[in-house]
Amino acid sequence: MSRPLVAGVDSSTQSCKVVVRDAETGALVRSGRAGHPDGTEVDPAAWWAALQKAVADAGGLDDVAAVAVGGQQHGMVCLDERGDVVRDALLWNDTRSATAADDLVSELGGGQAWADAVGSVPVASFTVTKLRWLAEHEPDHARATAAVCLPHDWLTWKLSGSRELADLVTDRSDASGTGYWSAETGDYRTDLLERALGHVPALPRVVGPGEAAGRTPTGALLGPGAGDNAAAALGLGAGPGDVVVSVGTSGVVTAIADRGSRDGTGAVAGFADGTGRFLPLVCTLNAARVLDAMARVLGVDHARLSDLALEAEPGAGGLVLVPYLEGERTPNLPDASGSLHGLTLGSARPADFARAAVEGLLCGLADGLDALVAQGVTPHRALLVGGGAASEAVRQVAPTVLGVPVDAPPPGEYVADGAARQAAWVLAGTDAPPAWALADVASYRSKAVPAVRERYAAARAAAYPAG
Ligand SMILES: Nc1ncnc2c1ncn2[C@@H]1O[C@H](COP(=O)(O)OP(=O)(O)O)[C@@H](O)[C@H]1O
Ligand SMILES: O=C(CO)[C@@H](O)[C@H](O)COP(=O)(O)O
Repeated sequence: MSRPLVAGVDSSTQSCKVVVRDAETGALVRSGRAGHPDGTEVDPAAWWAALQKAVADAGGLDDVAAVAVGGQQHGMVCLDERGDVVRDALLWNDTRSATAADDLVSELGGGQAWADAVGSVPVASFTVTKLRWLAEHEPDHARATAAVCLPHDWLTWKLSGSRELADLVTDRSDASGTGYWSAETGDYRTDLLERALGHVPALPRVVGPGEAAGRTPTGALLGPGAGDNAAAALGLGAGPGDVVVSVGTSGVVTAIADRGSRDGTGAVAGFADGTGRFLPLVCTLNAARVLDAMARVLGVDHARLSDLALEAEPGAGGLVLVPYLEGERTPNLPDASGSLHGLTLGSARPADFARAAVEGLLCGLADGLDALVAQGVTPHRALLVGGGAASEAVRQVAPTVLGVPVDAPPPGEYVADGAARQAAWVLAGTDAPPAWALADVASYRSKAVPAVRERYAAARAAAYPAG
């Protein structure tokens, strides 16, 4: 008899990826992907269409015993009483709710009050701020909202085939990114939700780690799923001392912790992980797309951009890119734009521009690592993942900027893998996830070059004195 298969889905900002793996060994059997539309406001139907396309590309799910969905965090999906979507979802990188975030923070008495209540200080990314924006700008839509859920919750619900709002489920990791659920207490803060939206809609039931969340119409078990960062940690088998650095659409620095965090400055979000522990996390809005943008400016592809960056000396001849091309979330500067500093005749070279892009995005992530350390995380190594981690320049420059040893697993779909591992866990019904073999890592051990961060800090302070 053939061994059971499980599937994991990553519904991320730019695309949907599906992996089908052997439930016992974790061996990859097949995979598929499909693109998502651009924009920070998306009709959830586009995610469902992409999921079906990616599933078909992966050979279907008919022979799969369990499936779980990982997804981009925070996105606001509002449903009416009939279960129809009220309006397009606002994504984590949509900054229109920045003023709503400021208002909510001051109404509660400041950042520390929020950190004490839900582990995090909400910025425009958080669902709670999007709901306040909705109440203020689209009151009809706010009134019509009978349930609120997140992208991965909605896709799990679609996979279940149910139309009942009472069947919505989520997990600790994604619930902790809403701004109205506390990872420390495990409870919804419906008072904060009501403060934002004006009423308390139906909310997904928070399913515990490794617990089944239902079945698909064809009988496959459904896992609770996870936010993409928690799923990546599960897919990588990250443990104490590991810091996961993801260079995707977002830049993310995160660690597994035994206790929740309460950073009143808002730099570190106090999220939950996918195994019952905690996931202190720093997220920037500007990561892989900084490389996309610089490659476009220089008229080269990613491979050439990487070669150019490695041709330049550390410090890019004095050129510094502060890469806030989409505004920024950490530091909280939603209206910022990028800026170049130190341009001279000497540094007006494609190689220095390429290097400045790589160093600039890594400096933003290094600031994030400092914030995690300030919350008690002791990093022994960084695990480098996400689309941008395919860049050899990012890999080689990372230890010089982050100041810790860097291990890069082979390019892969670690969020989808984490979701698949969760599906295997649910199928096995064990206390802990199955021990799947992990891929070999490539190690990067260059010494730190502190001058790069010092010049970056000076440029950032000059451009954004309040940041
Ligand atoms: N070799 C590469 N070098 C640098 N960036 C890359 C490379 N390959 C892909 N990317 C970029 O990585 C990003 C996609 O990464 P991914 O982690 O899949 O994003 P997300 O999960 O946010 O959808 C895109 O912006 C893409 O252009
Ligand atoms: O907002 C966050 C984390 O707080 C982001 O990490 C999103 O979860 C989007 O992830 P990607 O699609 O960029 O991987």
